[in-house]
Amino acid sequence: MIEGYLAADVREAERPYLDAGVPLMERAAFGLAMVALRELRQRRGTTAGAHAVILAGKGNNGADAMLAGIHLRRRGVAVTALLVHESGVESTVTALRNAGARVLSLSQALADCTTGMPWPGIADEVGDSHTPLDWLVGRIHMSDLIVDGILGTGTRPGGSSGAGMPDELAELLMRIGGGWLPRRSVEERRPLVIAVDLPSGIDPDTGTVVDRNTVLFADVTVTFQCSKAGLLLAPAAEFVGRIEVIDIGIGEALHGVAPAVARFEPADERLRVYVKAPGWGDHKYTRGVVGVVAGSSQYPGAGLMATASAVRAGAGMARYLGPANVAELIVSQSPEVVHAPGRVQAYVVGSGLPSRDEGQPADIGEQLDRAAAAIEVALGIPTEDGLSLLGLPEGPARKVPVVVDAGGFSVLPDARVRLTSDVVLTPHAGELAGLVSSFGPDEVSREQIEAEPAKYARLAHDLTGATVVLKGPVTVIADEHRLWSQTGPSWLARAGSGDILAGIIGSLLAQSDDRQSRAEIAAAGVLVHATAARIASGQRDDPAAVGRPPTAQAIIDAVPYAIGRIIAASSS
Ligand SMILES: NC(=O)C1=CN([C@@H]2O[C@H](COP(=O)(O)OP(=O)(O)OC[C@H]3O[C@@H](n4cnc5c(N)ncnc54)[C@H](O)[C@@H]3O)[C@@H](O)[C@H]2O)[C@@H](O)CC1
Ligand SMILES: [K+]
Repeated sequence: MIEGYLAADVREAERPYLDAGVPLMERAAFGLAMVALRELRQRRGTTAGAHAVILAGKGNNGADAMLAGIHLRRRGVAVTALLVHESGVESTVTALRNAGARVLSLSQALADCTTGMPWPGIADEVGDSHTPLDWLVGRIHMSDLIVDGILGTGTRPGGSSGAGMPDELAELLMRIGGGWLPRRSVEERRPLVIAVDLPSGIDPDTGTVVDRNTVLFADVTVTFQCSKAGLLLAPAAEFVGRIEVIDIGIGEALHGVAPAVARFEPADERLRVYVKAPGWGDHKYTRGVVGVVAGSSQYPGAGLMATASAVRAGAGMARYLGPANVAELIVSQSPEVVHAPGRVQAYVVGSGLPSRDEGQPADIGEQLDRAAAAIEVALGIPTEDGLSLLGLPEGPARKVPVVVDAGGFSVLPDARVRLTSDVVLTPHAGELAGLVSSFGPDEVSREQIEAEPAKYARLAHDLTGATVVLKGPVTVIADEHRLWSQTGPSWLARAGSGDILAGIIGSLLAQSDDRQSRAEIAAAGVLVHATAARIASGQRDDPAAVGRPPTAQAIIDAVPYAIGRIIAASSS
């Protein structure tokens, strides 16, 4: 599990060590340099003759980068450091110069164009440059490594590399990174980009990015002691690349400090609780029954997809609750599905259903009534009609969790009824905009949510009381404790994807027990979903591989393999 901490908490943890004179920065810089050397070796076969350009800010992030530059120099790497704020920690600048690096301000670097001052390790010919900036960008692009040490945890809230930075620097960054160095570029000459602590220009806590054109895509982000929360959140996560955590020896001070965000990795031991093989003596009911209220005669597909993935994610049994003609289709694809009402341990409702509206076909209205009934059961306030629609006996019904998707949002109780964590909402940004606007005092747009997904997922939880799974390139899950964030391959951006996710989460909920965190189970579900998509798209062993477009069916068929992989990885 990767846990992301707030910048202030990390600073607080560092303080006593710094007061005691523990050389944290030297440790950080040494770790950073070791990663850089290893990456260079992997890419070029050797570090000899390599040239690194260090973009150094005026704070400790820049100092980390420059101290790492000294280690690089000692191992034969040519180093040019650009002081992008025109100044930097003086003692470090001197030490780096003494180690044989060129350290110059941005204006000096631009002036090199006219004076023809050579850069060590870089051929002088940088193509058809028209302006000093073209020339400088050309040289930087000819290096082997760019170390992004402009801003770290000292980034001012709401600030970015664009905001508050000299125009010249913003322009330089845009030209180095903007569209030039997309992470998945196959161009071999492209320099490796290593971000120090975090890609400069992202908010360390919230992952917001004010001007994305000025943020460099990192191949690796080398972060100190622990991941910073913003690295795990959208939109910043796109720029982060692989995360490498360097232990600088302050772990003890972080004990007891709650991380703000967590992310499951397939090998996490904790996943064993949620993604598991049946035990000796288990039977279909002990493994969990999931009830699916999705799809209609008009839109049968979502019913098929949600049910098929619920079955494949390990529940002992799935009941389909809906029109007979849809059930027939479902049974022809997944013969083990039972088309009969009865007790379940979790519901999945709303996928493939439109919002409640007057004049809808009768079977859609009935499906929405069933969805509403399942939500009432989850809240412990079932009505007689509702129980009969779900085929449950009259009398107090046992509360069971419910995954609410798509049309299900239109049948949530009104804002006077407080939802609970047993209600797991799975909106995308557009749907969350509707939810937050209807539950809260202010209208919120889809764009606002996409710019600050973590903030709005948490707000949606605060307003409703539900567990909120905000789907996106990074899916954020919010409950009263913390945020979870999981990423998946972009191939998941396709029709059917949400129906599959709802089925998987419902299936894991049916297999869980009452005391287990709904948010954590949802996070595990998002990981299963992403893993299935990786398998189906051919990215199985190399997440950086482009892969191929998987059909929804291929993702569904990969779900059992994803479950198997996670069980194997988390128990080894
Ligand atoms: N505190 C410590 O002991 C350690 C800190 N470390 C490093 O120190 C970093 C934090 O260093 P600092 O606190 O010096 O801060 P930064 O180096 O992140 O920020 C540097 C300066 O940039 C300015 N600034 C902030 N936002 C700006 C914006 N939007 N535009 C222009 N300027 C802006 C700030 O005023 C600050 O002076 C960490 O990210 C990490 O790299 C590591 O060396 C580990 C130990
Ligand atoms: K940085």
